[in-house]
Amino acid sequence: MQGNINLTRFIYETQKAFPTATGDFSAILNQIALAAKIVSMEVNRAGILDDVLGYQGETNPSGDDQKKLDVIADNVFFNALEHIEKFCIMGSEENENPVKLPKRYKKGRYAILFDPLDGSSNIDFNVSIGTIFSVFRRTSPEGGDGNLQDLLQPGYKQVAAGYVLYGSSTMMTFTTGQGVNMFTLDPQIGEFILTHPNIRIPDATRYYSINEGNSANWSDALRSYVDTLKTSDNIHGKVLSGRYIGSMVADVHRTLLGGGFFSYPADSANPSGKLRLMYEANPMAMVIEQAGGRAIYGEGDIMGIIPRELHQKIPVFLGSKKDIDALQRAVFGK
Ligand SMILES: O=P(O)(O)OC[C@H]1O[C@](O)(COP(=O)(O)O)[C@@H](O)[C@@H]1O
Ligand SMILES: [Mg+2]
Ligand SMILES: [Mg+2]
Repeated sequence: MQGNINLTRFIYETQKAFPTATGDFSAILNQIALAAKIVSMEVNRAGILDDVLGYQGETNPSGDDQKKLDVIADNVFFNALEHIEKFCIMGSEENENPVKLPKRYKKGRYAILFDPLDGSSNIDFNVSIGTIFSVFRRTSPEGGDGNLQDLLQPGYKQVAAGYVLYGSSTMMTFTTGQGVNMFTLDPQIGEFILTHPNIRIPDATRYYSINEGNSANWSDALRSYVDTLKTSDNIHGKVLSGRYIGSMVADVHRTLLGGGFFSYPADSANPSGKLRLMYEANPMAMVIEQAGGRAIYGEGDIMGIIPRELHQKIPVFLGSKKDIDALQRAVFGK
């Protein structure tokens, strides 16, 4: 255990380095951690509790069937943050429009985006799932209502981003723009403990990660690049193993710790890919880049995109700098 620092203490120490900080930002991170513990408990007991597994009977704004846990997690994160009144607007995968907030939120200085439950297709199979979050400073004047433009900012303006992985243990990973730190939930004491300080994504890897079931619809360039990974004629000089869980949080988590790349590309059936810019691609891009990696949509960086819509989709290629440089050269000629 890394010196027994818990997440609350870590956030407090980080805040002390900014004497003008008000504590609002720290409060947001602490409430996200609290909500993560509640969702973790729901996920752990999902098969036992009534009304947790299965479909909600609705579709979300991206057209996916909502699972009950998607909706439960959405409510848990909203309720935990609503309580502290530090944000002026919130966007979520599960809501078509930004969540409208009552008058008392006008002073909130932050705008928050969530994928409350990522990897929904894995929920019923006890496979790792997660939560992704992204925090911006508001752009609209304090004292008025927050608006969509507070959310639709390019990724490089994020002030914090991260994810929670509900896996064999529950882990919370985040960055506030000064590196990436990872905390593991000790369920016996109910605390997130700093277990992986200042993570750097490794250059060496054994893995690549992409849904090869879609390969018939990929570009020829992408297909032949992925083929090189199955021979020793690639930047790693060895045959790589495929690893694809189908929960972005879990696939990115492995990539962060184990190197290589994760991708959900555009293909002829999904010309913009599948993953959503504002609450999947941008926050994961910030985490990966803060750990020394790269995150691109193709020709350019994910975090440079000026967003148009809350639920906008974007192709994603992220991982170690070495892997993404090579992939970008081979597939996009850059
Ligand atoms: O099943 P596919 O098409 O490979 O898609 C997997 C991707 O879809 C997602 O599950 C989408 O996330 P949601 O579950 O939040 O909708 C990602 O986590 C994952 O990377
Ligand atoms: Mg998702
Ligand atoms: Mg989701």
